[in-house]
Parts: sequence; C-alpha cells; structure tokens
Amino acid sequence: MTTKRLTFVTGNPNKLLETKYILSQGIPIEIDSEDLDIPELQGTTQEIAKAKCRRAAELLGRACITEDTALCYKALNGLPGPYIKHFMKNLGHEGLNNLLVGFQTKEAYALCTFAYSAGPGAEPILFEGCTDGSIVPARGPGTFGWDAIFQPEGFDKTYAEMSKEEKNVISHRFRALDKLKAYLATLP
Ligand SMILES: O=c1[nH]c(=O)c2ncn([C@@H]3O[C@H](COP(=O)(O)OP(=O)(O)OP(=O)(O)O)[C@@H](O)[C@H]3O)c2[nH]1
Ligand SMILES: [Mg+2]
Repeated sequence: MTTKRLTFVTGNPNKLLETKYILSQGIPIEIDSEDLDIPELQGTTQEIAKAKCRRAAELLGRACITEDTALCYKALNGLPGPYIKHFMKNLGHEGLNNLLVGFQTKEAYALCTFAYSAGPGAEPILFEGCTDGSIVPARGPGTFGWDAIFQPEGFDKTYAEMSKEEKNVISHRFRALDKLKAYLATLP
C-alpha cells in the first residue's frame, strides 16, 4: 500500500500527537496539520463535527480530517458534551467534579468524533468512538485537558495515569480512529 497523506485541521497539539501515534500503528499514512480558526457551532456532536470539517475543507481547498471531543456526564444527560472545552477552561478539574455533587452517579463517557471531507463541497463523513468511565478527583499529570479526572471503566487508573501505550488502545480517540483507518484503507 502506498503512503497516504492527509491534513488534520486542529489547534490542539495533544490531539495531534495521539492521532499520529495511533494512525502510525495501522496504515501507512503521513499526517500534517493546519491550525485554522474555525468557529464551532452549537448543536449535537454530529452537527458540530460536520460543520467544522465542511469549513476546514473549504478553507484548506483539499481533503482533510477534523476532530471533536465531548465529555458527557450521564447525570447531566450528556452535558457538558461538546462544550467541555469551555467548562474545563472556566471550572478546572475541581469544578468539573463539583458539577456532580448531589448526583448519585459519577458515570461519564468520552466521545470522539472524527470527520473526513474529500474536499470543498464534499459532505463530511463521521467516525465516532466512545469510552465509558467515571469522573474522579484529579490524579496524574495535568498535561492534557480532563485526562486526570476521567477513569475508564474496568481500570483503576485515570487516563492521565496511563502510559500512552495504555491510553491509546482503549481511548475514545483510538476507537474513532480505528473506524477512520478502515475507511481510509478503502480509498484509492
Ligand atoms: O483530557 C483530555 N483527554 C483527551 O483525550 C481529550 N481530547 C480532547 N480534550 C479536550 O476536550 C476539549 C475538546 O474541545 P475540541 O474538540 O473543540 O478541541 P480543541 O478546540 O482543543 O481542538 P480543535 O477543535 O482545534 O481540534 C478541549 O479542551 C481538549 O483539550 C481532551 N482532554
Ligand atoms: Mg475546538
């Protein structure tokens, strides 16, 4: 198989690192990145993901992928969801825990939505990956967003306490990329 090249439009260096790492384990592909300023709409995770990718392909003038991550609390019917970036920025780890004071369940899921557009005007295709877990007081390095307060189901470590090898085979991002990989392999 010849090496494919694809642009990941993102401003998030941690997403880029994980994506490159995960994709490098599967198919021969080279990922470059562009940090374009794309407004993110309100709506469902799917609507937000499609609109971002559509705009990214228009601005870029060629095929690209984009990614949206949501952190969804079961007690809050899926919120903060795609708005987690703003919640994280304003409330921090402690505030994200405090949102659940008074609720019995601390269960949450991390949802990753990759979108692929074949180019300007081409409708984006979505690839979703979900990992169940729970919200816990922060443990581990605070290097990446809310990694320190998300403990995946079946593990006694938070994402932040895991090595990259551990996180990147069970994460929401890994699961979405697994589907994207299979799709990319079908492209000429
Ligand atoms: O602890 C974490 N582990 C993860 O695996 C993870 N993936 C994303 N995030 C954070 O969740 C928000 C999503 O917002 P988001 O999808 O709009 O991303 P972004 O604006 O940073 O980048 P992009 O939109 O340019 O790609 C941002 O605050 C990200 O830092 C994560 N935090
Ligand atoms: Mg963003």
